[in-house]
Amino acid sequence: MIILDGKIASAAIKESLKKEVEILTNNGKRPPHLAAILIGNNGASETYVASKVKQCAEIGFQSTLIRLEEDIAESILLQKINFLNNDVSVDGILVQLPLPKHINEQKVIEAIAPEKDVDGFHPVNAGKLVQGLPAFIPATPYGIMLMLDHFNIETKGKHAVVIGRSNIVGRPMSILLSSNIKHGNCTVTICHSHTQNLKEICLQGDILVAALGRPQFVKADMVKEGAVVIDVGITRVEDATAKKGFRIKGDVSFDEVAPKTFAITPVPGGVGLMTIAGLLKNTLQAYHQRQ
Ligand SMILES: Nc1nc(=O)c2c([nH]1)NC[C@@H]1CN(c3ccc(C(=O)N[C@@H](CCC(=O)O)C(=O)O)cc3)C=[N+]21
Repeated sequence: MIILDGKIASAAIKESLKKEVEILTNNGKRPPHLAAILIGNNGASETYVASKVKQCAEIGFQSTLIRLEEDIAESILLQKINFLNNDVSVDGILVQLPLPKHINEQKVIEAIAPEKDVDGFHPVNAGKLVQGLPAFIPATPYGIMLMLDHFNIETKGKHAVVIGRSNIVGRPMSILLSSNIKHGNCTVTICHSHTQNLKEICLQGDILVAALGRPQFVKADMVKEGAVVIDVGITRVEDATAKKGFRIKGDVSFDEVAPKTFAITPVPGGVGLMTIAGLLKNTLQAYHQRQ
């Protein structure tokens, strides 16, 4: 059984990005610049955004973190986005989700200029992805494709089962795996909350992607012997014995599932780290496209 280690795969990607940035700056060019907007004080969001900012610095990207109060008016947020859209020194814009309830998420996503939408959440990028046109791919599915590439996982002709149909993970993941691209060409089944016989369908998956957001939902009796299991879950579960009072749990019961698999991603240390690698690659792409 192979552990698909996100630390190893993301380190390799970041090393090559760092070299590219060095070449740019040695030639007198500015580095790529990511602007991140973080609203409120959600603990998990703070951790993820801090990690994104730190990893930008590690590879020589410029980053700007804009922090806004939980009760910020939607109109002010939209103004900030508009300002970043028009700032020629900014290549990528990211608004960390989830947003406070009084803010319309769709409006915010659509306010970001598609050419700076390094999250790939704008309908223009989502539509291009569906049509197989060059687009920003949402960072998590992109990171998973990079992971499959790093560990040379063959997918052609395989049956991939994706649990979850969100705009940010499940649906774009299903598009990528079914596309005629490297590490695509799968036959894809998308499962969701209304799926009947979920267990039987999961058992058919040569590749199983768990992206439903329910800690340890996937049990050993749902997984085909020799499958490749990709765990997208990252739920904080209270645990008094843990240092911070919680542990991060994936959507897969790792201990019982892992022995059955050909390869599996751990949580933490798997897909989450690849998500950031995907975001950084998108930011460099945005930079090049804007030159
Ligand atoms: N606009 C937007 N873009 C996103 O890409 C986005 C978002 N909003 N909202 C939330 C999700 C989640 N996400 C993660 C990023 C990094 C880790 C990550 O680095 N995880 C590490 C550390 C986990 C930890 O310590 O909490 C790991 O899995 O090992 C996880 C999850 C990005 N998201």
